[in-house]
Amino acid sequence: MSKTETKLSDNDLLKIYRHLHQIPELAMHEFETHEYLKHVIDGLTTSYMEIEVPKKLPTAILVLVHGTKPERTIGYRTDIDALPVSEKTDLPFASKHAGVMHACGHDIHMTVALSILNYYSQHQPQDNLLMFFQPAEESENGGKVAYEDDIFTGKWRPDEFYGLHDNPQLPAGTIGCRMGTLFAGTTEVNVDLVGKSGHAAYPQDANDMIVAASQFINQVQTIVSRSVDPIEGGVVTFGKMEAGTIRNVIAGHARIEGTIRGLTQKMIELIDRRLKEVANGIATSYDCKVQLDLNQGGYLPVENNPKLTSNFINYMENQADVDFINTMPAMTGEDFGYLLSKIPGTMFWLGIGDPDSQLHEATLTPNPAAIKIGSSAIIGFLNFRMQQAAN
Ligand SMILES: CC(=O)N[C@@H](CCC[C@H](N)C(=O)O)C(=O)O
Repeated sequence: MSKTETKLSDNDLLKIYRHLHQIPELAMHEFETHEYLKHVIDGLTTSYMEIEVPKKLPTAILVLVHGTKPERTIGYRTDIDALPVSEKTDLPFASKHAGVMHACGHDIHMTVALSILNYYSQHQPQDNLLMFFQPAEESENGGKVAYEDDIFTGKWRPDEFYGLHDNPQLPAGTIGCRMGTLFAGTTEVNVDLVGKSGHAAYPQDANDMIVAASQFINQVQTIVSRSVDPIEGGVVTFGKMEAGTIRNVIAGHARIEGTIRGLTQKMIELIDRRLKEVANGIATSYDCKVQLDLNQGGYLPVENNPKLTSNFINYMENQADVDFINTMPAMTGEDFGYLLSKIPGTMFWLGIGDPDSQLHEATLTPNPAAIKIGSSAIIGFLNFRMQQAAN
């Protein structure tokens, strides 16, 4: 694709990526991001494109690119939200929003999506193409909310859906995918332990929830080590804990927030059940209330459709200019799992070449070369897919 064939140059896309990186916003609060995306998309609009902002999901954007001879509508989804992480990169275009960062690379996802739209704004596709800019992937399951709000109805319903997640462990631009389950299903876990506060000097008259919460956390560690089949695997991680106010007041309340993960729905349900049992045991042993709130929402395991994914992998494997790798399943979650449970499709990885950082780390520094390499591979695949007869 030469520069003259698209409205936005590679340099424009780089500037867009940097701007998006500077304005990260949390799930369902992506208002500035929405405005900026809308501005860029408006600049790409042509006579064969329609834009819709769903009333019930006001930070989302749907763009329908009408095809010349449509046999199907192909959906492509990007998420747009960020994380409550304080950025620790030395990038000159670091986050301007204190305590919030694109630490999961959704800024890369959005720029790849805009790059794809940029191409099709100058090259009308054969099939219809539905681009979905989705809020709230990290929490609040925006994909499920969108689906349940009937956003994908009539001409806005894709026949098949594709989406990517960036991967710092893969070299920039590498495409990774697998048949079957790509990502885990997850359940968000909130635990409130309620006892009785009191003076640090008189523990006999109080009921200390720091001690109860510590025991709860320790006992939960036995779920994965003792109740989960090691061949199958599972995860329980608590990422946040709050208790107490000062050293000499016994804490009467503790709150723990975490996430459980499993590659099958059965595994998630097993871990959910064991968590409830441990919570009940702690409530009895420590004579306190343990309120356990488990919410899977839309974070179902990400199950790639066999036929579409085999087609995707075959295409990618046979391109001289695409580095493709078959990957293992990952314990990351994605609410794209919910959309794939309703509409067949494929999720895949895009390498961003920062092996020293993990997703969700404050140091995450994607190599932006991934944008051009990745979007070229995806556009190539979409053009190929559009030439395949519908069956
Ligand atoms: C790719 C990625 O990192 N996704 C998130 C999805 C969040 C799932 C849910 N809110 C939870 O915390 O369980 C992840 O943390 O894997």
